[in-house]
Amino acid sequence: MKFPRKHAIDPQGRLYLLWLFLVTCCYTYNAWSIFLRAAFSHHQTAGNLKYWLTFDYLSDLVYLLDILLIKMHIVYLDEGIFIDDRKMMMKNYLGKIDFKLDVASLVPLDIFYFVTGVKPMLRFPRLLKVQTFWECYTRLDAIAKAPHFVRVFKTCTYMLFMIHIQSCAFYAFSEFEKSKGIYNEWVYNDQGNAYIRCFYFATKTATSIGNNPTPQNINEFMYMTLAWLMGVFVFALLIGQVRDIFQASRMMKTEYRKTMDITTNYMQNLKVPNELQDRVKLWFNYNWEQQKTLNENAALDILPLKMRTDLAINVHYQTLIKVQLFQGDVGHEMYIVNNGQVQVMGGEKNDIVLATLHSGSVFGEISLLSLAGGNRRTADVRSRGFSNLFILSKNDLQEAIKDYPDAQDALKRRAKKIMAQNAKRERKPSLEEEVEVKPGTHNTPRMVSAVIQAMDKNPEIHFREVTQILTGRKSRTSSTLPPQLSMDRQSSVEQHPSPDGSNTGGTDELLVVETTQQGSKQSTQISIRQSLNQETAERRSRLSKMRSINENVDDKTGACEEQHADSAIENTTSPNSFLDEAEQNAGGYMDVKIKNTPVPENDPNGPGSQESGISVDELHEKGTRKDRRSGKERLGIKTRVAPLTKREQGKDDWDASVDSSSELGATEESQPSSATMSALQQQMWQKRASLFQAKSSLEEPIVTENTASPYQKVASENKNEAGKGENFSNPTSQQGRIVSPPPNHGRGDVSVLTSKPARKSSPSASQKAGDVSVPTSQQARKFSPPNSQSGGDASVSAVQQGQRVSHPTSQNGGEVSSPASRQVRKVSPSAQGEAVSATPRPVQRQPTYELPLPCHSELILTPKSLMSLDREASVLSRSLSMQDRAVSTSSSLMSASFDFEDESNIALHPADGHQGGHMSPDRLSKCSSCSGGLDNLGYLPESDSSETVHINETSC
Ligand SMILES: Nc1ncnc2c1ncn2[C@@H]1O[C@@H]2COP(=O)(O)O[C@H]2[C@H]1O
Repeated sequence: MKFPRKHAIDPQGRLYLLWLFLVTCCYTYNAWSIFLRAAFSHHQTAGNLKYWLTFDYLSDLVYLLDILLIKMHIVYLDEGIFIDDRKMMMKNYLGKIDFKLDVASLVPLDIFYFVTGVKPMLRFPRLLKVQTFWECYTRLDAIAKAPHFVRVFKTCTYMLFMIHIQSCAFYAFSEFEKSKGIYNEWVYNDQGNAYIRCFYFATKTATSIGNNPTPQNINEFMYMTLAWLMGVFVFALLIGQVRDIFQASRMMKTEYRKTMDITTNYMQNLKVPNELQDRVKLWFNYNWEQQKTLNENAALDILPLKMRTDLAINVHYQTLIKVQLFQGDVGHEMYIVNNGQVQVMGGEKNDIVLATLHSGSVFGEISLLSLAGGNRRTADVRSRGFSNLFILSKNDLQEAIKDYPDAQDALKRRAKKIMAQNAKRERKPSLEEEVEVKPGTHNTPRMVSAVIQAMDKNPEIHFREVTQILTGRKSRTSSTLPPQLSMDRQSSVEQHPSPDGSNTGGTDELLVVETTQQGSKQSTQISIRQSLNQETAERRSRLSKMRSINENVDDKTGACEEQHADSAIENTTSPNSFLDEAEQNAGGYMDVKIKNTPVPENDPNGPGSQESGISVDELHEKGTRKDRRSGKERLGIKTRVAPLTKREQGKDDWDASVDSSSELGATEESQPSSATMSALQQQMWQKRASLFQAKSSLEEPIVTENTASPYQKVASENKNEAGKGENFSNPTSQQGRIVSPPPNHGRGDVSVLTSKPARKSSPSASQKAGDVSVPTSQQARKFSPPNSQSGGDASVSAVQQGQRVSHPTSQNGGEVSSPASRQVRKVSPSAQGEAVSATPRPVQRQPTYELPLPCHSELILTPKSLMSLDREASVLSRSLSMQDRAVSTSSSLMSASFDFEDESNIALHPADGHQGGHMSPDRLSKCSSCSGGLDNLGYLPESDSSETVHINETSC
């Protein structure tokens, strides 16, 4: 511990301990010499008196200095805070009993020497400084590597001092009797060294051993009785102390032996094979040698969490230092190898060692981060011999890395690398060529082709396989198809909503595969979006263009913005800053969207023509992130909204100019189209809104239980198509875990978007009444897209750690992923043509939620059509519950609830009396009549006969 002020003395420091030792020596000198010189007066002669007096006054000087220079400058704790203020420290000491005793111990009774001569007993007050003597041992005990030695020494000191007192008393008593003319065999006979003889006698008496001379008179009997009583007491005390000391030092070992004996007896009683018994005993021995305890946690449980963590890190520093999580670089993991070796197994028979991990290695992170599309393990791991592992829970991992996006990146890169290696090993050569996907490249069509081929052969199976990839339910599939399919590297590249709210391919290539499952008259769409490698020159060039465009847009809309935008946000956030961030965080990512579209039997257009599926995936990432270039912390909320495909939307211009990276070059060469302007404006707005919220959140931090990003979501269904189509929209979490409830027998569209912590925002606008809201925290701010015409502004906010983001939207609230969709109402807000004019901005900063959110919204989740996909649905249910927690802990303004209306539906509706706002379920209840539960949960937003979710018109 370091104290800033020089005059302050650390009571835990070595310097202070040394001083204490010096004072203790002085005290011991006084304690021994006073009685010695008083009893054995002949030891203090005129010849050696000067030495005695020198030592006497030297010790007095030390006593004095101790008061003036040391004790008054000792740092102390006041309500848990170290006080090192000079006056405060002095005041603290002066108020203590120690100060009074210290002063009393220096009372100069020596002055009576002039009257009585040098009488050492006049120095008796020096013994009052005994508290220093005790403190010294306490400090020594605390810092000693073997405290029991300190304790034994202290006990011996007591014992010797007691004997010393007794020997002095015996000598004095003998002298007294001799002065009375009593010379019997009991009294000291002046033979040999008086002190040694008396000490010997006192020892025999105190310990009740040896053959003591028989007392001859009443005084001697009284003395001996007293001496024995004291001896017994002291002896018992000392023996007990010594026993405790040694017992404590061996307690761990005793406990360990006891536990081992119990286990051994148990095994013997049950006639466990000898080999197994030996293994158990071996484990006991190994464990003892490694950590000298069988239950390390029990020893640490009493400590506060922080202290426990510090202790664990300190104790296991050499191991933990090897783990990037603790190096501040990256956090990984489920398990950290402390010592020993573990083997990652693979191959068809699981008999091939893929890797051997040693101390400091980590494993188990892939499933934790859902990088394989879900939370399943991608490999078996077995211990080679004994291993000692640290376990890092998912929550702890997320907690640890949530504020370290760079660490997350590194963690994911590492995991991706592993997955790529594994996939390469197991991938069939024929398929390998087709499905290989490399983030940052444009070979997605080949991958899609492969998927199409696979699905054509057996649509259901392969659909499931793909789904399994997304949900991580399958490991074999994930090795067949590139695991990267379900992963995306973090990217900050903004996605650009199309003006009509359709495709938001973002900067990335958006690919759609449509297949038809004739048997069940379904069409399945798979949209695979792959980001560009933003490190490419094209990306940089494009970002540069966007930057200039944004500046133009900024000028055009500046007037309106000035009225509403928060100045702080304006100051800290500019379109270019967003672009900077996008550029900085450039990196490939990949999204996979699966959309399963039911084909009505009377649909003349056949499968795939009724694209009404809606998909909204919103990823929201908020908090401080490190600027990769500057290393500075910066605010950022990343939200990505991923509506459906450009094919669905049919906005090729938009896609060509904004989304499709392959066509980026052409766009850059031309003037930005109005659509581009709209999109950019949307982006700009959204970025501001996001940052505004981030800032607000930091100002008014929201504590959430779950660090995993909750989501937001809304989906809707057109009632006209009700019963035919179902929408499923899955928000994803920060770590891209989402989910795909693929309806393979129901009717309806399901669109599932999985992604990783995408760092994007893409406001999208919808065409119709709007929807979407995502509500949440108490501290949400209001952002209203100006110029929204009617109904609903779609606002999608993602809740992550109590954060929201709202997306500007359209006039009527729009459709979400598919422009042509007839059934789906929406989910993801996609920008409409008027996006530029509809630039929303923060209106005010209140601690309440005022976003243009759906009012009277109702979300109906229908599991019926997804009954056979219960596994995926259950994933959704987990997402919901996660969201619920996050939302509820954010103290949302309005309450809402999930209720099971019947066996097939779950409704999310605002609480009574709520006048618009967001859906923030803080209750999740289940009707007693319901039996389906969330396990078979589908997802169908629905509110009334025509609209699923209403959104209040936004006010600017
Ligand atoms: N080829 C590999 N080399 C090293 N570690 C691996 C390899 N394959 C899988 N793993 C690890 O084994 C873990 C098994 O569980 P997870 O899938 O959660 O995460 C996996 C990785 O951490």
